[in-house]
Amino acid sequence: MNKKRFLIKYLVKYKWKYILGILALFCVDFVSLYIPQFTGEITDGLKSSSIGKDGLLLGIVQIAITGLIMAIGRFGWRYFIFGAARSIEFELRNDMFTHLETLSMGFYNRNKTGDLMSHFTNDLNAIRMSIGPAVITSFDACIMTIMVLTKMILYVDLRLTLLAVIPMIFIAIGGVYYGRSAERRFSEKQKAFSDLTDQVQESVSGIRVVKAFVQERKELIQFAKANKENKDKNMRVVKLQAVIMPLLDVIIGLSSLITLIYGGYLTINGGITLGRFIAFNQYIYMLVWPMIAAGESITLFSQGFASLKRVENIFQEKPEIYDEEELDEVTKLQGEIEFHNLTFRFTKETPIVLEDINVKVEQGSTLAVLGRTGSGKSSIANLLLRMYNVEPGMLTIDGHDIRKIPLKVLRENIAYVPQDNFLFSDTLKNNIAFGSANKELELVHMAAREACIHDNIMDFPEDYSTLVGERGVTLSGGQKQRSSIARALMKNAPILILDDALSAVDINTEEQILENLKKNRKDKTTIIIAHRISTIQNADNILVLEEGKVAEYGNHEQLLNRQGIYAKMYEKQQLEKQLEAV
Ligand SMILES: Nc1ncnc2c1ncn2[C@@H]1O[C@H](COP(=O)(O)OP(=O)(O)OP(=O)(O)O)[C@@H](O)[C@H]1O
Repeated sequence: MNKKRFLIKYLVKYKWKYILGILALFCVDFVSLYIPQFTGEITDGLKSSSIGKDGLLLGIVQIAITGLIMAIGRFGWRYFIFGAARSIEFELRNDMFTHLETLSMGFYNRNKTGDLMSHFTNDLNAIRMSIGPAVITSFDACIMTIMVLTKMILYVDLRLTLLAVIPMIFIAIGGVYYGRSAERRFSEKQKAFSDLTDQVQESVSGIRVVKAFVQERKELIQFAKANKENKDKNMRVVKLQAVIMPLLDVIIGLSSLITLIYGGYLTINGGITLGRFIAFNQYIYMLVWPMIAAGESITLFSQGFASLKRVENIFQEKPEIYDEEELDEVTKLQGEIEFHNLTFRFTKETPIVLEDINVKVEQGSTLAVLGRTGSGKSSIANLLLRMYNVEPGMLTIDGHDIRKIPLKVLRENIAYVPQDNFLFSDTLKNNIAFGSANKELELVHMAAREACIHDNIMDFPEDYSTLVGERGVTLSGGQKQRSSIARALMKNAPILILDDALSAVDINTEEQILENLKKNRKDKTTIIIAHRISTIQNADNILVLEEGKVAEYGNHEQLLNRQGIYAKMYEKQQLEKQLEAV
């Protein structure tokens, strides 16, 4: 996508606001040219005594009306141009968020949260400045300059104008160098800000670990480093701007000097009137703003351009997981899952995670997945949810290749309890009802009862309205886990995946939850990933994974009789239980 075209789509939508804004700007600039002329005419009239009280009053009224038009015009361009820029920023932010929601896990694995956040703040802000204030500054820099120069030539003197603007040629030359350097420095500045945001975000979300490992000092040092980098990159921008402003002053000073010398000479010799000499001086000062505006617009455009590149990179990211062109007609899943020689790796560069898995999970049955950490258990859950793609034909549900099932149908028909039990900063009710079409409180209570969390919630001061997260009570690990189970059960989906979802509950609660699942999910498929044999021993089938391969497969009795990995794990855990009891 071409960078300019990418933004043009938004600019075109608000073209009328821009047109009206620029018209207002033009009016303001145009009428403002008459103030020096009116002043000059009053001066000349007073000097030659050709105007009296009435003439003076008329001049003042003319200046006052001009001022009024300028005030209305200024309101107009602010309203239209700044308004359009704000609307575009709003739409870009919406579109960027919508786009981010479509992107797959691979993208989130590659990008840091802080960096993504800075796109929403700093970068969008810089883009807004380049399509709002920069439009005004660049218009003034070009059109105002031309209009003022024309007025200087027509109303005062051509030679004086040419001489006075010679120093201004340096601005054009300097602008080219400045623009190039500014864009590079702004890119570095934005990157440093992203890194800083990332550092703060990680430190804050990992504060418990930081404190538990007494790593506050290390975090402080890392933060100070990122903060210094951010300051240094900002200073490089400030230094560049610091050179530009005094240079502008020098150029204006030179122009004024030439005006005084040559303009004074012309006035003495009668080449121009005193009033026109005074007006010319005012015009010179009217060129100050366009010159500052030229510097400003280069700064704003460079900054906006650097940010546009970063935002554009996000928009160019394509979702890796999407609905294929030809989908099977599926609106509801039954829950028969089959792995056909399933082999999977996350990326081309990373090793194989699952290899030659051939397992069939009948509809309504429970499959347990057991294995050492890193053996590929969660990867199976990720593949079932199609967070990552598998080769065609390797994974089917109800006989449909998973890639041929509409994503929405697939995910709506799977309830999932993730290993990290993530809850949103919202009420417990909303957390449990998240993702369910029917959010009735009665159903929320039922799901919470099944997950053995209802009584706990009722003990909270605001029961189901209790806020989870930063502002609310902090739930215990087990409470979070059970809330997360309740959220999945509330969905009442044909397939339920519990990824190590009972690790933080005690044995009695675990038994109760499993009993509830058995009762309420009779004809539904359940996949339980666990480390504890007590969690899975009643499953219809148990899949033992070893380095991504099927090491053993069968029910509890069959696996015990095999005297293999499962039997050893069972014996070990039984022994641990006995020791605990002693
Ligand atoms: N996004 C990823 N990119 C690359 N490799 C990954 C990714 N996620 C997991 N892995 C690797 O895949 C392998 C299997 O991971 P997985 O999470 O499936 O294991 P697990 O059996 O669920 O482990 P645990 O019991 O600790 O949760 C591991 O070697 C892990 O390092």
